[in-house]
Amino acid sequence: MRLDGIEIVMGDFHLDADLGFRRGAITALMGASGSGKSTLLSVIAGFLAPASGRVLVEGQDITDLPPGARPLSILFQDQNLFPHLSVAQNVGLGLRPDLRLSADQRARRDAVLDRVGLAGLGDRLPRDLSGGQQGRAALARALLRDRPWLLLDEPFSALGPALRREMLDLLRETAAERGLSVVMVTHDPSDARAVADETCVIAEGRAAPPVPTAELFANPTPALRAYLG
Ligand SMILES: Nc1ncnc2c1ncn2[C@@H]1O[C@H](COP(=O)(O)OP(=O)(O)OP(=O)(O)O)[C@@H](O)[C@H]1O
Repeated sequence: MRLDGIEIVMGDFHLDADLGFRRGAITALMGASGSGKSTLLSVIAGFLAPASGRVLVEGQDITDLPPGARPLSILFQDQNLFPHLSVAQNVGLGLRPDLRLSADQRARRDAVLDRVGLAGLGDRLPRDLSGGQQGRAALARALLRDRPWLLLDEPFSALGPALRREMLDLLRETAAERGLSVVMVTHDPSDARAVADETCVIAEGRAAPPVPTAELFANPTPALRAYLG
């Protein structure tokens, strides 16, 4: 994916991005609160138009495509499970918004529920799941959409450290199994170190091109050093 001369302007806020995210990699997006991490994801996902520049995926210009037509899924912090639908229905939405699943689609849904450790819990309402299980359901729905890019906006930040680590491991395993490319906003350097092949730091109105995470932390740039404190 390439962000080609992207400029974002919202009132006094400016952000420039001219960089690529590597296919098949997990890339962490880090930066101080208010630096523009969520805003950059919104532009990639199509919820916000850039002032200039283009978003390219596999060479295709998707800048003017509506969110649903883009080759990506996005998972937000609050998971967006519908409270009145069962877990299986929430996950099935990843296949068909009207939920009229064929037998084959139901089998695929159940396989994904199984994969994320929710086998047998499909009939429950989201409120009858733990926070970690809700995170798994949201991830299952995104996986079922089967789009090649997955954008995550701090989706596991409400979880405790052990559960968060478990979800990150699940993310890494399922992304590798399916050949997904992932861009993940995180506040936490240990999350980036645990799963991200590359890390992109946003500071002073600019998103820097991603660099290998291990290298970045071995040799922090001034922007990262300022962030880490
Ligand atoms: N509609 C808007 N008009 C003007 N400025 C806005 C608008 N929405 C957000 N902003 C500003 O854009 C900047 C980037 O916000 P964004 O939510 O992308 O930051 P972030 O890096 O994701 O922060 P956090 O880590 O706190 O979630 C912030 O300074 C915010 O105040």
